[in-house]
Amino acid sequence: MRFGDNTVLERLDVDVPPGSFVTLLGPSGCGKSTLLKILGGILEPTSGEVRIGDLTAKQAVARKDIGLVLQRPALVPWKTARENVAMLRVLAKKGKANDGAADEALELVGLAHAADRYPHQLSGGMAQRVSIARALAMDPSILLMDEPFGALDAITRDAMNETLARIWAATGKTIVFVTHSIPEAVFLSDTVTVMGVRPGRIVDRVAIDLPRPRVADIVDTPTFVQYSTRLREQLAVPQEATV
Ligand SMILES: Nc1ncnc2c1ncn2[C@@H]1O[C@H](COP(=O)(O)OP(=O)(O)OP(=O)(O)O)[C@@H](O)[C@H]1O
Repeated sequence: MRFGDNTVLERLDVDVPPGSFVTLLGPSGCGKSTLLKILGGILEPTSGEVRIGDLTAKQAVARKDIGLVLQRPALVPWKTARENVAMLRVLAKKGKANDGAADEALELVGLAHAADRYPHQLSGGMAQRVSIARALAMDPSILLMDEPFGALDAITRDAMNETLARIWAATGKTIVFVTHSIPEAVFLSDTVTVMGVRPGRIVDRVAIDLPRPRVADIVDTPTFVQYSTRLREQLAVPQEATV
């Protein structure tokens, strides 16, 4: 992928099996968000292609089969949590405002009790849960998440990771998740795709063979620490020296 003369991603091949949880982990500027935008059909790659089953990314987007969750939840301030979740479904003609799907999605993210609250009455973690519910209510088969918990404090972030792992197990969605955080990547993933910079490319793929369901104290287990150490070493290698 090039922006003018700047080659941002090069010789990159990512395979995301249906129903898997794949993380893109890498330093700032390695092209994680650019890759996610390409997967989500927002950016057209200058070469190469994305296939989602039998569809191109653009076709999958047209069928509303890709959900996107960004770092900032971007909720409509004058709508309640329920209305924010229902809104996209209604706009996409995937359902009616009061068909219960918004409440179901809010229940899944643990926010059934806050459905009538407005965004200013929600904490940062709650607002991000609403934005995840909004994406889930569209019932996409793939969820693309770009550092969704990057702006949250460490305690809320751990809780959000547990919630997301539970949602993933309950829904069977395919999730591609961008993060800078090694523990977050190990905790959530089936596979961590490690990226390097200049140009952005894949330097390692690490299958995370830890039992599920995973709960917060798994971070203290020897296997978790081994995975974290391997990833930290990968990220510390001068990226120009790796292929
Ligand atoms: N629309 C654009 N036009 C020109 N250059 C861009 C554009 N979008 C991204 N870039 C460049 O592509 C490179 C990768 O950016 P990208 O945001 O994908 O990285 P990232 O790994 O997600 O970084 P971060 O972790 O800091 O969000 C950067 O050098 C950035 O300046």
